[in-house]
Amino acid sequence: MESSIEFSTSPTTNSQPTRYRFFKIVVIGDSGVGKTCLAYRFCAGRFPNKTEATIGVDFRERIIDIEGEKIKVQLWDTAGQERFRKSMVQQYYRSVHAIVLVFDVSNPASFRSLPLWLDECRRNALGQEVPRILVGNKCDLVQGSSNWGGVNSEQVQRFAEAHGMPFYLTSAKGPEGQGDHVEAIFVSLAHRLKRQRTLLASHTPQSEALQSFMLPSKKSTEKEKWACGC
Ligand SMILES: Nc1nc2c(ncn2[C@@H]2O[C@H](COP(=O)(O)OP(=O)(O)OP(=O)(O)O)[C@@H](O)[C@H]2O)c(=O)[nH]1
Repeated sequence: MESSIEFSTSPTTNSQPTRYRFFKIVVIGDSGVGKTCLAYRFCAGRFPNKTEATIGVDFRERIIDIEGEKIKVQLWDTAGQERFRKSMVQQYYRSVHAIVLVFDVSNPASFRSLPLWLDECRRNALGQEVPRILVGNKCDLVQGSSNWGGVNSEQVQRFAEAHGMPFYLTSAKGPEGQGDHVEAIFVSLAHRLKRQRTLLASHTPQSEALQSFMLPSKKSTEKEKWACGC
């Protein structure tokens, strides 16, 4: 992870931009599992009226307050279709802070693809220090059942444990306010990242920490250009 993108700026009404620490979270998984809907639900607070297959990547951001600090959660909603992602894959994984791996609980094939997605992470040199979480989306379609068309919840739990990932079952479409898992999933990931970064900083010699804080943030400027507010 490169520390030069740890902070990003947002314009304010006066001339001083506000500086936020930000976390780049990349959402991956098969096409149609609901990555866009999850990202939209977290950033805009509702299920989108309509979605189309993502081409390349869409950016969504939301600023949240964690223990008194404003943190920008930047979600990279990536294309699930191979033909829409191949030229961009390296960009997705560069300086990433966490990965959200999504499958559709009503589509067992999307669960069986997960090892391929983990392979892609490995091929792009993602270190073990980058947390990954597993999200089973569209639970509204399998309500009350723990057997999802050939994949059951224990199998998924075992897979998640074997890869050191917490597993969350949710629905981007679920009724708002009813135990809003989507909100809780991303917020708890941001909490985890903040704790991890604080720990890292406390193990970094002071001069090094200061240097990385002051590095010119070329990458973050590039990202800001692409970022869309929700
Ligand atoms: N029932 C139900 N449908 C959902 C849910 N989340 C997404 N969908 C639907 O699933 C379809 C695909 O959702 P997207 O969010 O576009 O899927 P994606 O993973 O971003 O797809 P790509 O951009 O092709 O990678 C859409 O028709 C959504 O309305 C959910 O939680 N429940």
